[in-house]
Amino acid sequence: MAGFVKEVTSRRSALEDISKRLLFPWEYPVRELQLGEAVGKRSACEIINDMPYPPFCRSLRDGYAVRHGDAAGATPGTPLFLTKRGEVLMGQDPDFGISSSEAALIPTGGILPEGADAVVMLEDTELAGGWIEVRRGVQAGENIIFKGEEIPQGERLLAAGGMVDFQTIGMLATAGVSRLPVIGLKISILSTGDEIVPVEMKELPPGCLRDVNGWNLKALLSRYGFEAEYRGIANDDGAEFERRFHEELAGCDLLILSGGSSVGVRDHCSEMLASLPEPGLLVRGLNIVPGKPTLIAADAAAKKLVVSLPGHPLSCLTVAFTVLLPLLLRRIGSENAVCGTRTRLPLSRDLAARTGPEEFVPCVLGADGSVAPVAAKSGYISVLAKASGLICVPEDRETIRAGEDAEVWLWQ
Ligand SMILES: Nc1nc2c(c(=O)[nH]1)N[C@H]1C(S)=C(S)[C@@H](COP(=O)(O)OP(=O)(O)OC[C@H]3O[C@@H](n4cnc5c(N)ncnc54)[C@H](O)[C@@H]3O)O[C@H]1N2
Ligand code: MOO
Repeated sequence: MAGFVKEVTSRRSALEDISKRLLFPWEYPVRELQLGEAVGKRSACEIINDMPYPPFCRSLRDGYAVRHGDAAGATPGTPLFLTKRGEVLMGQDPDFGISSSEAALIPTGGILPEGADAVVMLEDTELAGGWIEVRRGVQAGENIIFKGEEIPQGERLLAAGGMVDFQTIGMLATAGVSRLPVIGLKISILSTGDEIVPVEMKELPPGCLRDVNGWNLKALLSRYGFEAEYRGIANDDGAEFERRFHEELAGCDLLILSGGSSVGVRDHCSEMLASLPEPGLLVRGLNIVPGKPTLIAADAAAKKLVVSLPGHPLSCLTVAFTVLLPLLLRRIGSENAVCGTRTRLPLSRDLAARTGPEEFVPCVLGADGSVAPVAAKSGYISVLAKASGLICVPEDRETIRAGEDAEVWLWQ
């Protein structure tokens, strides 16, 4: 039988020791997807820009392409006069160049003619007889982007494990990446507990609650680029749980359980995890609050991981964010083993803490850049909807006073 957790491991050393012991990174299955389907997923390979961006020197304004020296010092009171050399048409390579004292009409996005190095905006010019009157001087490079200026050829657009999202997909599109391999790890989520019922159940039987953790975990993983399958709820019956555990593990690379990890006749998780082949159970309790009854196990030969999270929803989500995701990022060999942003921000009110465990406290980011800890119990659920992230209070810290900087792990 499981029993209370007595020996606990620090979160940091658990992550490091497991990564070393299991010789992370491990290979992962790969799925080839269309660019649009890859949104919110992680690239399985490094993506290199194979052509300079932009591919030609282009104008950022409607105006006249000029040599900047020819327009130097022009003002409305002391305009300069240039001759019109020609007109650049959108999507066409100009078949002429600009010589001294010449200008060419150019649309926003047009290819800059040879010899020109700046664009005077249309509103800073006037047609005066056969001349173009320039009423404002320009610097070299003004209102244009040079060929390869932003993304040189050969530059890395995305690291292996990097996310395809609103920040990166534009680069991939411009580089013509219409399909790409994404990390296709099979992740299954199984909630446990006889008192946990499916979301579809309208009338709750006494003592029962609808499954929260399964959905929280699925959404959290998806937010950070990992697709996970919600596999429902396993009941606490020993033999049936054992059957279900092995069935689920056979079908995935990472099995995430929640509930049933602390103590009691129904707490079969630690027994199941300990029964795995080499190395089996690696962590049986973490020195974090909330989240102490966390179990981590692996079957190295089969390259399978099992993480059993505490049942209380806030504890479950906290460990998923602070331990499970960093572990997963190490498993895939991501350069950045952090989800969201870790920073230091001043507290807007005192945060009572005790030395010993590492504590994670939900917090709300204020408009003034400070954070306020939110009082929450490990069984709370709605606090997540308000929180911007978690304050991390290290093992050796006691109460942090208002105005003092605290370590904050923001979701974003
Ligand atoms: N006497 C002690 N009691 C407890 C200890 C302890 O050291 N001594 N540890 C506490 C801590 S800390 C936690 S966290 C919980 C974790 O227990 P389990 O991981 O075994 O989880 P359960 O007992 O199955 O569930 C705890 C709680 O959460 C509810 N739950 C479980 N799964 C879900 C779900 N999918 N969705 C929504 N809610 C869920 C469950 O009904 C329980 O109320 O143990 C403390 N107890
Ligand atoms: O870990 Mo329990 O998660 O402290 O509530």
